[in-house]
Amino acid sequence: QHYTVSQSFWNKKVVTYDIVQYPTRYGLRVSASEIEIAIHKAFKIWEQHIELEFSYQPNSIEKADIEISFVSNNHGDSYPFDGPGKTLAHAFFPGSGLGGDVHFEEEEDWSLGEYNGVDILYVAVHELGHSLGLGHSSVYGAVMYPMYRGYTPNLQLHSDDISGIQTMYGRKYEV
Ligand SMILES: CC(C)C[C@H](CC(=O)NO)C(=O)N[C@H]1Cc2cn(c3ccccc23)CCCCCCNC1=O
Ligand SMILES: [Zn+2]
Ligand SMILES: [Zn+2]
Repeated sequence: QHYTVSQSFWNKKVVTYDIVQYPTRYGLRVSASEIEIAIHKAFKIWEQHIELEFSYQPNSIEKADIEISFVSNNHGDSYPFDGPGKTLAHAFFPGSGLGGDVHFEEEEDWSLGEYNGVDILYVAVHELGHSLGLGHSSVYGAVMYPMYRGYTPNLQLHSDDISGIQTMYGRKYEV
């Protein structure tokens, strides 16, 4: 076992999410709808292994549990971004307010399903692992490994990721 688990996790059946800030950078390779597709897919990849349910609440009055935004440099938390490359994104363990939120660095060359650029799906799956309470894994093939491994066709969770998430939320019983 090489996964790590944070002290906090969601103690509810349904976790809501919303994309509150899209990238506005000029020359972006991905559209808003491609970003949405990638984010929904990333939730599905985790959802299939646990009893937790995710519900997309676009522009809801209430703040969603997991708020996803594309930001740059200083953006209001104590983890300012570092420009293109280097750190690509970060996320917060479950909790109120910032808890569960995901911040993508707007300056990255975001792409979807291509070998060049930074694949949004891969990064989203990694960050959502944190939003659910997982820390980093020392297993090189795990999604929770702290290095970006590049676009991975048919991306799946590694057994280490699955074991980690199931210690927190139990395994999903197929009916
Ligand atoms: C797992 C990923 C989706 C999220 C992680 C951050 C993270 O854990 N978020 O939850 C990430 O961005 N890791 C860096 C780690 C990193 C690699 N290098 C760096 C050079 C400088 C600073 C950081 C890095 C070497 C050069 C390559 C830079 C581009 C790729 N960057 C990375 O792999
Ligand atoms: Zn941030
Ligand atoms: Zn990480």
